[in-house]
Amino acid sequence: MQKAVYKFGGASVKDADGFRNVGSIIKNANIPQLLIVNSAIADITNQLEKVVSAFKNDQIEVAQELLQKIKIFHFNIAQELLGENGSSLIDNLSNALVEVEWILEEPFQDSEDYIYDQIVSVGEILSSTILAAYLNHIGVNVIWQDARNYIKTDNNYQNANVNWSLSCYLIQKDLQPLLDKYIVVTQGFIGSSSENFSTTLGREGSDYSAALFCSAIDGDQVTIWKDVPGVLNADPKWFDDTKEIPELSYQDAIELSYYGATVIHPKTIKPLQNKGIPLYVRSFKDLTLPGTKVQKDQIPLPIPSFIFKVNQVLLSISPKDFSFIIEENLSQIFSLFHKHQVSVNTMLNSALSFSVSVDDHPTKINLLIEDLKLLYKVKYNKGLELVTIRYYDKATVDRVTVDKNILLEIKSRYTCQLLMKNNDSL
Ligand SMILES: Nc1ncnc2c1ncn2[C@@H]1O[C@H](COP(=O)(O)OP(=O)(O)O)[C@@H](O)[C@H]1O
Ligand SMILES: N[C@@H](CC(=O)OP(=O)(O)O)C(=O)O
Repeated sequence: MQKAVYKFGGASVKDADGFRNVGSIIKNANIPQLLIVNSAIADITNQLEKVVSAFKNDQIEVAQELLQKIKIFHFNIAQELLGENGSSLIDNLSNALVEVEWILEEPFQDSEDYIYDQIVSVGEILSSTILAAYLNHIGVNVIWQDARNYIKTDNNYQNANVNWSLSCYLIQKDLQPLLDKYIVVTQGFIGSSSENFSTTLGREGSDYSAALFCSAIDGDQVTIWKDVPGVLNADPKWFDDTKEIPELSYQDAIELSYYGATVIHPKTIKPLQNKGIPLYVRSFKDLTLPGTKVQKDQIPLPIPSFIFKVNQVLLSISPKDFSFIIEENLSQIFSLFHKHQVSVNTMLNSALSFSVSVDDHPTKINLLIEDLKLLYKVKYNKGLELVTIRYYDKATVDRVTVDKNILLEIKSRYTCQLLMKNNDSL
């Protein structure tokens, strides 16, 4: 019997019409066993992050006002979708928010990461509660399930690691049987620790959750429904002239998402690849489009694909005494990156210096630089762009480097990375 996981992210449920569209996709899916993984409504995770940051900065009233706005926003969508039949949905949404309201009444005394997860995880609960109620309203036989009862993690809050064997066991034991009777609606991005505190899997982690659920139920496919026709050879937010990629190997999908193609979360592919489950990336806006199929064949990408990251910082780190950079230095440098949770985008080593480019999170980067400066000379250059080209050719490199000054260039057989600054800003 065919089993599928459909993942609907924030963009697909950005307003009441979005929920209606998703409702119609699910109602017409005609798949005997269907599990829905839903993310928070577009931008709600960012809004909840602002609640956390106001709370942390002792601006309790600001935090409460922001939360109130989030509440009203969800109530309005519920009202628009269910009208007079929406009172129990409104009660459920209120109940989901009570715990956050309680947190805001206490002093900010636990670790920020812990508080973050307790507050931010509510976005997925609210959205999926609306989706399940709406599906029920339009006659779909649906059951809502709390992903925190299934996705068990360690307590590495904000970026929790999934305890796969336990999660798999719980999904197979308690969730899988429900699929015989219902379409199950659950959440992406969230899980819970062994003490049952909410955890999150890292921003944009719902695609990954969908892959985990599908692997556990031995599903036949995961479809992630996006606002683009499928995977394109570049982010259409940056480029007009993009081309669709009908088929993609797991390996290329991992490479593209790892380098920053945000259409698929980088952790999504591995669980699917392990079981040979295909991933479809399809448009929730136009169901006639075939989208992209990610599968095991080694089909090389038909065209060069490129990924842009702006707001990059290049750090050049060298020993204070002009000695060579040796393995001991590298291990010390990497442990400082690890301590400050700064991920490396590109790196290049020479005899006297080690150059690294990273995303510019000012607070983290400043603390990292302070720590590095205790041991090394550190120079840095901000406001850079990183372009990664998979299956690069000269024409594509020329095209992306017009009017740019290249500060760092790294090439392997299939991938070229260029760290650049606008000529006029040098
Ligand atoms: N190579 C790419 N192909 C298609 N979309 C891309 C690519 N790289 C980045 N994107 C971006 O991914 C977005 C869709 O993913 P995302 O925002 O994660 O959706 P959701 O949050 O709803 O799951 C697109 O709007 C597009 O801007
Ligand atoms: N809501 C979370 C998780 C997520 O994956 O969302 P989306 O599916 O909309 O990218 C976030 O914004 O990070």
